[in-house]
Amino acid sequence: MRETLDAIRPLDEEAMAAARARHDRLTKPAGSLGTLEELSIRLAGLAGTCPPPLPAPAAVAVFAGDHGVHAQGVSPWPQEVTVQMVANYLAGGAVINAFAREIGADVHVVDVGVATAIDDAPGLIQAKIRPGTADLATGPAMTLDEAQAAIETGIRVAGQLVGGGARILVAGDMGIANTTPAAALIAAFTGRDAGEVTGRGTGIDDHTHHHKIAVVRTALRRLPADAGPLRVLAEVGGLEHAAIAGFALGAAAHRVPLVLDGVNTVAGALAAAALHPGVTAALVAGHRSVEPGATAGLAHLGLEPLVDLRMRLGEGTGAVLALPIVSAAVRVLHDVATFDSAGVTEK
Ligand SMILES: Cc1cc2ncn([C@H]3O[C@H](COP(=O)(O)O)[C@@H](O)[C@H]3O)c2cc1C
Ligand SMILES: O=C(O)c1cccnc1
Repeated sequence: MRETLDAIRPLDEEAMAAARARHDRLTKPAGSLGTLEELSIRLAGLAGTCPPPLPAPAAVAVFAGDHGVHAQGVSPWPQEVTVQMVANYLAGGAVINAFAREIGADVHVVDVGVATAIDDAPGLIQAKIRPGTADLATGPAMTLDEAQAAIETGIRVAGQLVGGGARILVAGDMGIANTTPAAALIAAFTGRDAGEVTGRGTGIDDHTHHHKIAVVRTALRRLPADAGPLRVLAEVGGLEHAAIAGFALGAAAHRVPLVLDGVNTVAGALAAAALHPGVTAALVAGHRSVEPGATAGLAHLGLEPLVDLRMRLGEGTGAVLALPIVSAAVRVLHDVATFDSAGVTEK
């Protein structure tokens, strides 16, 4: 992890200045592409060159894990849906597979903590640290060493996917009950109250929602005020959140953008930013999930989501839909003619 943190560099000011200057010469009113201009300038800064490389091919990593807090009745779904959905991803039958096919991205599944064993299959990365976390309502979800190992796994997966040719990474999650640790992490890292950041996940009634908020609040009370990011992850997080934190750090160290999805990836990104604030240079907020914690977390990271389709699924589905927008933003710097070259009169 140390090596990865040390490899994270600030945005390259020279490349960003070149991108800004180029935008002003392209055949469009200056600033007319709004958010896309800022995004493409930032990606030039991340890559250290203008124009930055086109962000393709894309690789999605769905980090999967189970959660001891499921025993508290915080999700309406049985825990075995986690491993069943992993099988579905590997068979190509989930929403993330359909969306990734539509957009031309590869899907990889990383088992960092599914409760049961999973047979080897193409697309599966076996990296189980433990078969599900302990119940965070009653004690630490995992040990500090386990949290660290999950971060290292995410770093390794980022390196593997970039080494395999990916030029943009997408973070996804699968883990029944994982919106509970996500809410706890978001509360811990943003300082917001549990009631503000705990959502309804897959869909729970008012009574269960109140109980879920109480579970998050109880867990947070165990955290000392000066708890570092590793301790926060170990006490109230999930294995997939820690791995996603590592995945973000790895992307930043490789100067490759990482598109965030919903509340679970935002929780992982907050942990990554607590470990190294420079990681946010590589992060793109793919979409705004309905979960309130996602919006709170993105605001804390200073990121504006690209799309809002009122989605609340996870798996990387919202993030993948944003890929054509990221790609279009970069392509402008590659393809669009200047006033000079196209013979268009300036104002
Ligand atoms: C069939 C199915 C597919 C999913 N794909 C993502 N999630 C999402 O829902 C879960 C979190 O919600 P909660 O905290 O309420 O359990 C995670 O697994 C998440 O990725 C799914 C959930 C289900 C049931
Ligand atoms: O924000 C998400 O990605 C999300 C929301 C509900 C359930 N699972 C994931």
